[in-house]
Amino acid sequence: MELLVKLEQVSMRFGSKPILDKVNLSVYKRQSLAVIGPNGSGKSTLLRLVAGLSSPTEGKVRYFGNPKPVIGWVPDRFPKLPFNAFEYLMHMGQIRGMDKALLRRTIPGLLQRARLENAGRTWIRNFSKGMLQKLAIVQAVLKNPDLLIMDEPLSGLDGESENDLLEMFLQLKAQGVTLLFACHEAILWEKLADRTLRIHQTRIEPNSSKDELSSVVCIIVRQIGFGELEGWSGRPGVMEVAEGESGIELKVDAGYSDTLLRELLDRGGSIVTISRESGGDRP
Ligand SMILES: Nc1ncnc2c1ncn2[C@@H]1O[C@H](COP(=O)(O)OP(=O)(O)OP(=O)(O)O)[C@@H](O)[C@H]1O
Repeated sequence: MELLVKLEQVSMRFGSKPILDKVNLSVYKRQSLAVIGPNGSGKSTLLRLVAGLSSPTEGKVRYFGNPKPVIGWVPDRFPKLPFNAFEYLMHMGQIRGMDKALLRRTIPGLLQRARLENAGRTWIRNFSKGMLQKLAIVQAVLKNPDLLIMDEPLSGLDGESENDLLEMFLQLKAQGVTLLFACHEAILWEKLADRTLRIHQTRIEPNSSKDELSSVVCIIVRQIGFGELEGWSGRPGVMEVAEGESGIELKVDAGYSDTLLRELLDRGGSIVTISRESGGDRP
C-alpha cells in the first residue's frame, strides 16, 4: 500500500478554539476511509486539511507521489448555479486545465454513470438534491482523481438517490480511487469504508472492531541501517519505511509481517516494538 497523504502532528484552531490537536493520519492509496463524529467535531475541518483547502495552525500535511496526487473535492452543499449541467462541467474542466474536446467526449459518459444522462441540458437550479449531489461528484471526478474527498455525501437524500450514489462510490472504489468521506450514515461506512475514524474531543480515534483489527502492523527495528531497508518500500506488503527516533519504522501489511520479521532477524536486526496501528494512527 502506498501513502497518498499524511498529516503529521496537525493542529487546527479557530481563534482560541481547538478543533484538532496534534493528530496524525495516513491516507493510503486504494483504502477507503470514513470519518465520523458528532456535529461540530471537526470532520469537515479534517477533510479540508487533507484536501489542501486550508492550512493547519500547526503540523504538516504531506503529499506523496510524483506528480502530487490529483484530489477531487465534493463539498457538503452544492450551489444552484445559473448554468445547465453540461455547461457547468465544461467550465469546471477548463478551469482545471482540461482540453475542451476531451471534456466533450468525457462528460456524457460521466453523466450516464451518475444516471444524469437526460439532465445534461437541464438548469442546475431546477435539480433535486439528489441530482445536485450526483453532479457534485461528477465535477469532482472529471480529472480522474487519485483521491476523492466527500463531505457528508448522502446528507438529506432520499433512498433511491442514496442507492445510486452508493453504487457510484463502489464503482469508483473498484476502479482504484481512494475515498475519504465524512458521514453520519452507518450504511456508508459499513459498505464502503476499509477504516472508520471518529473525531472525539480534538483527537482521531479508531471507531469499530474493524479498526481494532487493523491490517497495518508497525515494526521498529534497530541494528540495520536505513540504507539497507530504504529500498523495501517498493516490496509487496511494505507500506512505508522511515527513520524514527527509536530505530527504522516499517509499516507493513499484517499478512506479510511474519515473513518480513523473519527476514529482519536474519539480517541481524533487533526488533524494538511490533504493534497494530490504530485507525487514527496517533503515535
Ligand atoms: N472557518 C471557520 N471559522 C471559525 N470556526 C469554524 C470555521 N470552520 C469551522 N469552524 C468551527 O469548527 C468546528 C468544527 O467544524 P466542522 O465543520 O469541521 O465540524 P463537522 O464535524 O464537520 O460538523 P457537521 O457534522 O455539523 O458538518 C465548529 O464548531 C465550527 O463552528
